[in-house]
Order: sequence, then C-alpha cells, then structure tokens
Amino acid sequence: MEGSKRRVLILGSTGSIGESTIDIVKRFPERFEVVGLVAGRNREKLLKQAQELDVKNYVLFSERGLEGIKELIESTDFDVAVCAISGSAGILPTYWASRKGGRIALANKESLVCAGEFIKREAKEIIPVDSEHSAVFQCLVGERKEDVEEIVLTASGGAFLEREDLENVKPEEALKHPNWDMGKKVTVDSSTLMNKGLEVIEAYWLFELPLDRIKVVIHPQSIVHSLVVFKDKSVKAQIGIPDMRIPISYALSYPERLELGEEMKLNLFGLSLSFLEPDVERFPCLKLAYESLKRGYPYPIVLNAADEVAVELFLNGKIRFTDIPKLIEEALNRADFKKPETIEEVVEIDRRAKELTLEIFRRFH
Ligand SMILES: NC(=O)C1=CN([C@@H]2O[C@H](COP(=O)(O)OP(=O)(O)OC[C@H]3O[C@@H](n4cnc5c(N)ncnc54)[C@H](OP(=O)(O)O)[C@@H]3O)[C@@H](O)[C@H]2O)C=CC1
Ligand SMILES: CC(=O)[C@@H](O)[C@H](O)COP(=O)(O)O
Ligand SMILES: [Mn+2]
Repeated sequence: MEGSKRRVLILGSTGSIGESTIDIVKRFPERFEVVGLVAGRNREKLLKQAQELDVKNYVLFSERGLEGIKELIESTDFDVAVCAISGSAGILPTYWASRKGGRIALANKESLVCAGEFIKREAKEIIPVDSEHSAVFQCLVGERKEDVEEIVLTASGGAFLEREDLENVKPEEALKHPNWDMGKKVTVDSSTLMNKGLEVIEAYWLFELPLDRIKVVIHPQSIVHSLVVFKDKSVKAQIGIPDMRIPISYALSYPERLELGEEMKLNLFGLSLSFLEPDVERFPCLKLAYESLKRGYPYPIVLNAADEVAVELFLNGKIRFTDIPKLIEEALNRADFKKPETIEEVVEIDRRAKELTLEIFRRFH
C-alpha cells in the first residue's frame, strides 16, 4: 500500500457501515481517498459527505435510480469498493462493482446470499467486512483449506435471547441491539437470528465449505467474532471490541493493518465470555436459512426477499414478531421459481418473491 493512495468507492455511504468507513478514511488521509459515493434517499447527508471529502462523483438512488448508480460505478476508477447498501437493493451495485475488477470490501451480505454464484464469478478479490466473516478470514490467513474442519460463527443472540413472550415484542425493542450499533434491517435480523442464517449462507460462498461444516454458537458478549476449528482440533478465534471500524479498516488495508487508537483495544481483565447452543425452536429463522440452502437456489433468494418484506411489515406494526418466521416459511413453501441463470433472473426472483410474500400477508391479515 506504500506510495499511492487507495481509491475508495463507497456504496451506501450514508448508512452505519458507510459512516464508519468514512471515519477510517478520514483518520488515514495519506492512505485513502474517496472517489465516489452512492446513497439511497438521504440527500442532505450525502451532500455533506461529498463536500467534506471533496468528492464530485456521487449519486442518490431516489434521484437517479439504478441506472445512475450503474453509470457511476462503471465510470469510476477505484481500488476498493465498500459494498454497504442494505438489503437486496445492493445486489446489482455489488455485481457491477465486482465486474470492474478492484477489491470488494463486502458488507452487503444479501448480495452473496442471493447472487453468490454470479458475484464470485466476476469479483477479483472479496474481503469480508461482516464482523464474523472478517474474523474467519483473519483466522484462515496462512492456513491450508484442506486443514479446516469447521467454521463457527458467533451470534449475540440478539435483543431477545432471554425474553419469554416473543409474541409481544415491540419494534422499538427489536431495534435495540445489545452490542452493536447498526442499521434497522440488520438489527431486527439479529433479534430473529435471521442475520446469522444469512451469514451462514454468506460464509458458504466466501469460504466454500459444505453447509454441515458451518456452525453457529450463541455468544452474548460479541467479543469473539468467530472461530475456525482445524483438523488437529486446534481452534483459532479472532476477538476484539464490537466496533465495525476494525473489520472495515482491515478490509481496506489488507494485507497490512492500520494503527487504530488505544480506545479500540480490548481490555481482557474482568471479561467473562459465554457460549450457548442456538434455540431454533424459539428462533426458527436460523433453521429456515439452513433449509433454504439445502433445497438449493432459488430458495435462499426467496428467504431473503420474504425476510425483507416481513421485517418491514413488523416495523410498521402490521405483523407480530413471531409472524416473521411464519411468513418466510409460507413464502418458501409456496415459491415456484426456477434456478436463476443470470443476475437479471436473480433480481426478478427477488421481486416476485417479495410480491408473493405480500400476497400471503394480505390473505391472512
Ligand atoms: N451496520 C453494521 O454494523 C453491519 C452491517 N452489515 C451489512 O451492511 C449493509 C449495510 O448495513 P447498515 O450500514 O447497517 O445499513 P443502514 O440502513 O445504516 O444503511 C444502508 C445504506 O444503504 C443505502 N441504500 C438503501 N437503499 C438503497 C438503494 N436502493 N440504492 C442505494 N443506496 C441505498 C442507504 O442510503 P440512505 O440512508 O441515504 O437512504 C444507506 O446509505 C447491510 O447489508 C448489513 O447487513 C454487516 C455487518 C455489520
Ligand atoms: C456487526 C455484525 O457483523 C453484525 O452482523 C452482527 O453480527 C450482528 O450481531 P448478531 O450476532 O446479533 O447477529
Ligand atoms: Mn455480522
């Protein structure tokens, strides 16, 4: 990384990951420069970021649509694209950025869940930003693939690990993550364990292990970010405070590491770490995610689409927390789409699966 600066394109700059990325870039002006910004609807924040970073190359989805995003990605020369648009809206932008040939610093797990095959085919290099996958990636540095026995993703358990009356959960309660400060969708997904389900599928694409060797353990403190078990039964874990600036900085600077401040250092004294088996009867979304991948494509696309619709309905007070997995399961049972052959077909299945989920909702409510 010595010499020239890394040119960074940020897709989803106004969100939680986008802002943390800008924080890192601003700490290391000699190493990075932002060369493009993409956001959804927050015009004011996008303009402020563009002005602060002196970036002329930016696009707002609500003004210029997907075509505007495509044009910006295709016309921007970048070294790293931070893919941090939330939800399936990130599929095509991540795919277009992958085709350009630079590094993909991937936060938008939904794009791998839905279009892993197509994005992996195009991308030259994917460095995970998602904390668990960054942890696994770091544990694997210097190791041989054939020596890996299992990947173990840690899950905080979300806001309701110990809650009895899940049917009475309110949206504002689901939006309080015990350890991480994140966007709404991923925070609700954490509370249903769907986030972990999506992450299992993300890990399947990133690390190319059979599904039965990708495990999940509940770890309420979010200090151990994930683990790898090797065939000699040695276990490596990556640990640290729950702050996304650490995996983001790693994805930007890999193979080097940046010098972050003392406030980011984990204090080991007084730490008490616990690990529990996930309860998939109380939190069926995790089971549904495994099942969707076992059934094969297009089911993970349907899982993701139905979840996006269900989370939105829950946040708008239209369904109960416990209806989220029911709606997703029904969508998976009724879905009758063929395996996608192109990225356009992926996007079409996502659209139709969302329609199907809304139809199911209307029939029962
Ligand atoms: N936050 C976190 O700590 C983590 C997040 N992730 C993943 O990273 C991704 C982003 O999460 P997070 O930052 O929390 O989400 P946020 O909701 O905070 O931010 C989402 C970003 O996407 C933009 N966006 C939404 N829709 C569109 C669209 N149609 N076109 C262009 N831009 C759009 C938003 O723009 P605007 O606000 O202007 O509308 C915003 O910049 C998700 O996939 C999440 O699962 C993974 C690990 C950790
Ligand atoms: C920070 C991050 O990577 C999130 O995806 C986080 O993992 C969410 O926490 P859960 O473990 O509760 O899903
Ligand atoms: Mn994660």
